[in-house]
Amino acid sequence: MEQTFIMIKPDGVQRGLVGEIISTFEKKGFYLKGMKLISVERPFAEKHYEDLSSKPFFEGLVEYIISGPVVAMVWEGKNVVTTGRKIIGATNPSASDPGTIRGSFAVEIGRNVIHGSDSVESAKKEIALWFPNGTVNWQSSLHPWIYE
Ligand SMILES: Nc1ncnc2c1ncn2[C@@H]1O[C@H](COP(=O)(O)OP(=O)(O)OP(=O)(O)O)[C@@H](O)[C@H]1O
Repeated sequence: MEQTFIMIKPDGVQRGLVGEIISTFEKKGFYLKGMKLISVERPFAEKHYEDLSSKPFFEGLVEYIISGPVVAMVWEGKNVVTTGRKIIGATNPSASDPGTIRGSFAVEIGRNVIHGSDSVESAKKEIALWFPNGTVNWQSSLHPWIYE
């Protein structure tokens, strides 16, 4: 089944939003397949955001990501990449719909609490980068109650 990479950024960890964010994805019916609390070094953050390296905010973005621990996760489910992005909300919290994670918990684009892969292809790349030893293979006993 489809997987996505979700990262709770340092502000989300500092602000005590980890439990609420995990709970949102769990209650939706997605399955947690990998998770770690990790502080990343500058070269690793630069690699994760390499597609944005020419942007004027790149330096600030890297500083933000290395400013404290993040929670790196792999979530699995039908259409989890697209649905995950909807749950997260628009990049700029001013434009994020109420009820989304950014719409509920963030104010500024440079402190927007959470990252989610923007395509299945990016998800595969990001999961390989953050979980080089693979994820956890388990099946939820709730599966038949979530999927037809
Ligand atoms: N104009 C900006 N000023 C400051 N930070 C920005 C700006 N645009 C984007 N960012 C930061 O860079 C991150 C990556 O930008 P991107 O355009 O890939 O958005 P996104 O895909 O919604 O976010 P993410 O990759 O974190 O899920 C944003 O989440 C935000 O933290």
